[in-house]
Amino acid sequence: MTEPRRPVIAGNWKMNCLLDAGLDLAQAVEDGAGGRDCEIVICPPHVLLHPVNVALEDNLLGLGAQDCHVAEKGAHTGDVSAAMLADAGCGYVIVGHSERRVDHGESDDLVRAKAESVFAQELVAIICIGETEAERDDGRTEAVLAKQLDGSVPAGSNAANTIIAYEPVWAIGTGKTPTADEAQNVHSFIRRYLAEKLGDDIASGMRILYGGSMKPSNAAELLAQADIDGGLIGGASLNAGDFHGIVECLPG
Ligand SMILES: O=C[C@H](O)COP(=O)(O)O
Repeated sequence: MTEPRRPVIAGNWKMNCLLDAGLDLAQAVEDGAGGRDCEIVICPPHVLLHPVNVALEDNLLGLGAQDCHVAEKGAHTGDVSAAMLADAGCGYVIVGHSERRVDHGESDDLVRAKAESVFAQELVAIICIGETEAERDDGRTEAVLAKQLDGSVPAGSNAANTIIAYEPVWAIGTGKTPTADEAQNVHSFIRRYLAEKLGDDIASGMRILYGGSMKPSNAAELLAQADIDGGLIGGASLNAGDFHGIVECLPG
């Protein structure tokens, strides 16, 4: 029998928080953690990873980064490797966020290579996929997601080293979300597609998170869906009360 999937609530701080504010936020998130059986992950900007890791003493939170380079080291000015992120205390790395796909022209092939570099450090890759509003309006959501899954998810992905984050681009930071039924249908499609690609056992154990304007007022309905295993939270993760308000919406 397949193990139940442990929910994950991950906060992607994006390019927010200077040192003092970041330490305060991390501490407030840790202070409120521990009440639910789930993984709570915070993903501060790179420069805050080490100080946050040093400051958090209770080990209740997972630490994640927002990106990495494909190489372990070398002449890549301004980049950070997965090895460095592991060294800074990370257990997770987000790869392929739509903001990086757009702002930095990241392709599916590059995202897959980044995920492989994350696996090489024995970290968990949070691989982001999602359709734009135009793609959705054209009825191409499933085709777009299938292509992203084919291109971005390594053959070596499994339920332990990979989390998928479905983030409809039109929902990110806009206050718009799909209905819970619509989100469930997309997550179910993703799981079925992963089953074809990686096998039933892996797909049934892999966490698939929803991301895009999730907040305490809409989280309960989304998180109650059978194939939604948590959330990747942007704006609401910058307020510890809102972030924990989402954690509290987990069923059970
Ligand atoms: O990584 C997080 C997502 O982009 C969601 O951001 P948001 O919650 O601000 O819409």
